[in-house]
Amino acid sequence: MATRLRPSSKRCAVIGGSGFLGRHLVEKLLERGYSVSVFDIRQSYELPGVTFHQGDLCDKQALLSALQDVSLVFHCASPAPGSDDRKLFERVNVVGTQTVIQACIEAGVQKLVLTSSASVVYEGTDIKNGKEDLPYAKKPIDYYTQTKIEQEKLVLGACNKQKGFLTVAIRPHGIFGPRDPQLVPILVDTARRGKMKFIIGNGANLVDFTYVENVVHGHILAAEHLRPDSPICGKAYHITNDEPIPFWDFMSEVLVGLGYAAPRFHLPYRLVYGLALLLWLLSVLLRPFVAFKPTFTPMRVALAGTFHYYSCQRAKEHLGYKPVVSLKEGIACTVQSYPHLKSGA
Ligand SMILES: NC(=O)C1=CN([C@@H]2O[C@H](COP(=O)(O)OP(=O)(O)OC[C@H]3O[C@@H](n4cnc5c(N)ncnc54)[C@H](OP(=O)(O)O)[C@@H]3O)[C@@H](O)[C@H]2O)C=CC1
Ligand SMILES: CC(C)CCC[C@@H](C)[C@H]1CC[C@H]2C3=C(CC[C@]12C)[C@@]1(C)CCC(=O)C[C@@H]1CC3
Repeated sequence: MATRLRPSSKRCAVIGGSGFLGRHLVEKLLERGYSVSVFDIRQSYELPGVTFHQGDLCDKQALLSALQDVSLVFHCASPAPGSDDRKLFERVNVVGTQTVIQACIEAGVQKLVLTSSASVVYEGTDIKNGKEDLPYAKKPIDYYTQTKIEQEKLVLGACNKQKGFLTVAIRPHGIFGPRDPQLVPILVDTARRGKMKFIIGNGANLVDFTYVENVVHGHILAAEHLRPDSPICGKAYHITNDEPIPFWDFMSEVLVGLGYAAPRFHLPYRLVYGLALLLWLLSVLLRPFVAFKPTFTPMRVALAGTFHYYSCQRAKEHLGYKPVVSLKEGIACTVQSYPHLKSGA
């Protein structure tokens, strides 16, 4: 009988490696001497040292061919959070994650690092310095959050030291940086349409935004600390910049950096939330006749008007985590990376 070779610990796979976070992770892994297989539904770039496998993560056979001789898997694929396609979220985040776990076990993968989200505990009301032991949201604010919760439970529940399959989840919050397809582009689009004049609420609500390189750093630390004797097996870790900032100060810094005016006029939170809810209901009712997507969804209004920042203490203690890029540096690099989004460009 042929003996299966123990996969090299420097050979890894990044599921979702064509995406924003995934590609930054791939680049750092290469720098650190890993060879990388990317598995994604699309191929968005080419890099020496990277083998691309294009496929859907619900397809176990396609996954198995990408996981050959791989000892470490990062799973950071997900549909975009802005979508409201419940079936898509369930298929990719829940069924797809079950398939990833089965494929990892069958392929002899030893470690699985999941990109979860700090929002798994967020219900639309204030969270101040939230720790990982907060209960999962009982009423998740959207299908994205609901399926991220199920996904995290599946991955952490699959950790099995006896069988040599170790898992850990990283919970970042508000990732930003070069090539981010959502935060800065949505912000600029809203500003260009003249809709970024108002601050929702009193503007004092602190929020975590996390520079993408810090998120990558947290993932690699988790992978390298994941051993049978380590306390991190089967646990979740908040990874943020550890510098909570008023939501509207962060938005204003990015806007001003790109040459747009900062929002100045205050609107009461409850009023805007009520209007957003009404608009959302209208968009659902009118969907068969007209398609319109409101900019200020109830989810965005809640994120813009409440406190949601998290403690990274557990990651500091167990992983030796410390952000490698400050918020100020992160914002400067991000602004610089979007010349085409500057005012007047
Ligand atoms: N951005 C943020 O602020 C935060 C993100 N996260 C988590 O981080 C992870 C990465 O997010 P981010 O980089 O922003 O997202 P991206 O959308 O940029 O990257 C996700 C990648 O996964 C791919 N993908 C989607 N469905 C499938 C599928 N069925 N099979 C294979 N690949 C698929 C996407 O392809 P396509 O683009 O074609 O859909 C995309 O290339 C996600 O798990 C997200 O939940 C957590 C906290 C905050
Ligand atoms: C129009 C403006 C009021 C807001 C523009 C910026 C928003 C697009 C972003 C501000 C906070 C961001 C955020 C996420 C997506 C983009 C924002 C809403 C997530 C929902 C992404 C996925 C997660 O896991 C949690 C994030 C929280 C913060």
